[in-house]
Amino acid sequence: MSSHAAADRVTALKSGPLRGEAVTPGDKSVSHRALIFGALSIGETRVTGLLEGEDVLNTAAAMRSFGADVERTGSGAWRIRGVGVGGFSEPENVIDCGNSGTGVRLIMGAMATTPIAATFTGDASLRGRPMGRVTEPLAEFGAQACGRSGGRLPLTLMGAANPGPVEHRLRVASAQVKSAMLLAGLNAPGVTTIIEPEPTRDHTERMLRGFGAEVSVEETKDGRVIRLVGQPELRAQTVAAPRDPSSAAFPVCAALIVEGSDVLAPSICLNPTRAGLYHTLREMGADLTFENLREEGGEPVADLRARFSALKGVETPPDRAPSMIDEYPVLAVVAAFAEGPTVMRGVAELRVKESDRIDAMARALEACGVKVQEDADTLIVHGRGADGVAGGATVASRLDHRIAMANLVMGLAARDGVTVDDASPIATSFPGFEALMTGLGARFGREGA
Ligand SMILES: O=C(O)C1=C[C@@H](OP(=O)(O)O)[C@@H](O)[C@H](O)C1
Ligand SMILES: C=C(OP(=O)(O)O)C(=O)O
Repeated sequence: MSSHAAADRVTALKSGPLRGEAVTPGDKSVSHRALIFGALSIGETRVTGLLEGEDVLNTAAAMRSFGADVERTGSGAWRIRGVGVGGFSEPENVIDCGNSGTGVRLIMGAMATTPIAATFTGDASLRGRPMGRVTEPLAEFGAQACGRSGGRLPLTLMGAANPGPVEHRLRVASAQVKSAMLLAGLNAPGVTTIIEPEPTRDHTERMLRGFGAEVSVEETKDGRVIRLVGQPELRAQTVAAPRDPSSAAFPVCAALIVEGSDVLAPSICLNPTRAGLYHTLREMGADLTFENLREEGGEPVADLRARFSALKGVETPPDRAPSMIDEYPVLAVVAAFAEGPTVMRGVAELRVKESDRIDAMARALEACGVKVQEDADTLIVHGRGADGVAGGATVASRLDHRIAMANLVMGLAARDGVTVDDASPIATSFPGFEALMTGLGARFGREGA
């Protein structure tokens, strides 16, 4: 789906206490991977808790185009009959990944070592995002890409006929690039080695092992060295997707800044490569507890309990950025309700997400009466305290679900609410966001409604 429905202008109104259970959707990263690994396996993979957002649905459609049999059997329940490593067939038409960087980059990796061609596109946001970060490393396997200037979509990738194994050191801290390379390495004979100087989310490594591949991870002074033995037979699995910590961030952060709130978000994935936001919130003084810590489906999981809190500004170090990369927009909102400045360092990657998230949040916060400073890879928000954010502005969501949700969360606690010009991008990662928040006590308004 390359374009969203008509703009959906929504106002979040200052709300009374948020209370109750926030049962948030399945993890987006795990959901994309479950579909792709299922498609590359022999046998029938069953997935429960799949995130049925537009991003993941586009990946499901793409897997069908490459020859897998993908079927929805119930709410969040899916069945995939895979074609095996190297078994992708050539799609008959363009693959449209919509808004999803994860979808397009992982799928390019998954086909890069099979001798077929595929053309990829996406919505206006995805067509603006850099793809050279994936196609250049994939060229080391022999895959050839031809796209628009700057390596942008639409782009055609010709998979390599005789791929060799590759040793590659990541140039950018990106789980998408790492995963694309590992997926490509699956169909290359021999051992592919990927070195990541900074750890990024490790769902691909965990799931590769779960599907039967031989993967080793060694921590060295140069970073994590990941070795994958090529051409395994991946075997179909049952995958239970845990709940997404990046989605849970919105009700949790809303509870921290809306006076009197007490919200429980059950069964949230707390994989250490994803949990940076929650540690940062605790440093800010948040009344946030991790209850019933346990393991589910190979991932650490906990129930998160968040209560309204007096917060103070903190500094987030660059090496924490990969573990909370999608959470900075909502952290910037929380920071506005804290006392003193919050300094977010090492966040340049935010400039190449669905929008330039530093610019999007800086402009939105300023419009709501909050002072911010930014440079290429830093965002500083000068907090105004629990009751200090004026709001009252209309802000742009820029085809970016996280910008839309972060600003709606701000509106629930700001004196005069906040209007988002278009909330429709939220459907990419968090269908049901507004209903869930309303169930907790949040108030939203629509013109004419
Ligand atoms: O691998 C993944 O599932 C993801 C990796 C991150 O992107 P980068 O790899 O570009 O940092 C993240 O922003 C995205 O939402 C999901
Ligand atoms: C950056 C994100 O996703 P993607 O890169 O998959 O579009 C996100 O969900 O915040």
